Amino acid sequence: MSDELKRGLEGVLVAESDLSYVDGEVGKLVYRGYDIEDLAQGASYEEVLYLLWHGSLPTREELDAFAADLAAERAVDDDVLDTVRTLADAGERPMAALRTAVSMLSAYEPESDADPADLDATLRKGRRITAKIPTILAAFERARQGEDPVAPDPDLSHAANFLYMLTGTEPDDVSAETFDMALTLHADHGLNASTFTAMVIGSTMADVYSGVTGGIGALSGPLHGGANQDVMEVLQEVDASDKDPVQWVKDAREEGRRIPGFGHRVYKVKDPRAKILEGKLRDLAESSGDTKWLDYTTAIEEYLTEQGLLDKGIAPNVDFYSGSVYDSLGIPVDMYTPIFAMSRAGGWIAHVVEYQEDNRLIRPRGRYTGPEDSAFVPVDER
Ligand SMILES: CC(=O)SCCNC(=O)CCNC(=O)[C@H](O)C(C)(C)COP(=O)(O)OP(=O)(O)OC[C@H]1O[C@@H](n2cnc3c(N)ncnc32)[C@H](O)[C@@H]1OP(=O)(O)O
Ligand SMILES: O=C([O-])CC(=O)C(=O)O
Repeated sequence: MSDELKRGLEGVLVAESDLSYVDGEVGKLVYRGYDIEDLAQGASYEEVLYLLWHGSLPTREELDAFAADLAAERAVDDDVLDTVRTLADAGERPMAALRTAVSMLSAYEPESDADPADLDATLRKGRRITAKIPTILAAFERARQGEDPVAPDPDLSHAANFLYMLTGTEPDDVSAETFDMALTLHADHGLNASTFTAMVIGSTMADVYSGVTGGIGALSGPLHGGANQDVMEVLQEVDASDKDPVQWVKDAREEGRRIPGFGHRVYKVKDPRAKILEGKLRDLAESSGDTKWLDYTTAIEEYLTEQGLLDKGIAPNVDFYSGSVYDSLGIPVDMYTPIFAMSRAGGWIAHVVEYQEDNRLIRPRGRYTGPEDSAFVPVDER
């Protein structure tokens, strides 16, 4: 047994996985061998889900059946929608509301008595969760606006249906395709903190609702998925101030603040997903003529490159450009991290099932540094 301490489990191999591979030195991401660039350009989120959950890309027939099965599970019980409304009225944050609502979904799970070792049943539960997350999020946002939920449309794709339920209007093709691509880009990423959280929970053979609920909690933090909201808040802060983006970054660095959307445990170069999202932002900015966020993000990246951050391996990650893309779709800033969860749920479920196929309880050790031989004194004698 090694006594070497690996803080933050950095670089520690804990499981084998066929699902996704991240090469942080060259900036490469693959899902089951397929390059993320090819999937982003050519595959829908439903195809990516099928790939992750079933091991290969679907045929047209398989995809149609899979998408229809997923779409058929979108409706959420009225009790859950009532809770979502209550949470919105109470001013709950969207990630916390999502965590609560997903946990509550398990009360309405038709296969709740299934043996946790029945992995086909786990995948069916995972499909229900994945299908219902967009319905919950759209209903939450509409409740905050004082609007009733919009019922899901089974004829629309996972991405288009979310935008439809959010706004009540069917999105145009560019918006639906852009959002679908964002979902594809966020679906999986090795043993990141939220996926590992879901796996730890799954390794106790707890049910998949617990794993996804835990994953949402882990993703919400600013060091992980929460950074996409922070990036947009920085851009808005710059916009509202008399500073230009470079001055904002200079001041932030002098104050010892971290720049959200920069740095990554695995990537030492620019995240390939950031490159794809940057390209998409450029296209959207050129067609709308509104280049503000593109100008700000580009100025920040250029300045930090000049300052040598990229040479030190602190480069833009997926969160740096995603918010600007979501803003172009009219999505509220505090929904950015929930959208990440909407996509990553597919990856969490895939990893839980893959791990449970050859399960071993995850239980590392901590080095004890507390006192030894403390003499116990009863409470009234202390
Ligand atoms: C989807 C995702 O989860 S992607 C990540 C999203 N999170 C963010 O964008 C938040 C900002 N980034 C960060 O906080 C970090 O880069 C993390 C948490 C993502 C990764 O951190 P770690 O692998 O633990 O690296 P660590 O925190 O040890 O940083 C290494 C060095 O880079 C610096 N650094 C890392 N990120 C940043 C940043 N965003 N801005 C400025 N400096 C940074 C650290 O200060 C540290 O410098 P030092 O060695 O001089 O002390
Ligand atoms: O892999 C990580 O550490 C963070 C993550 O989830 C991602 O970049 O998508």
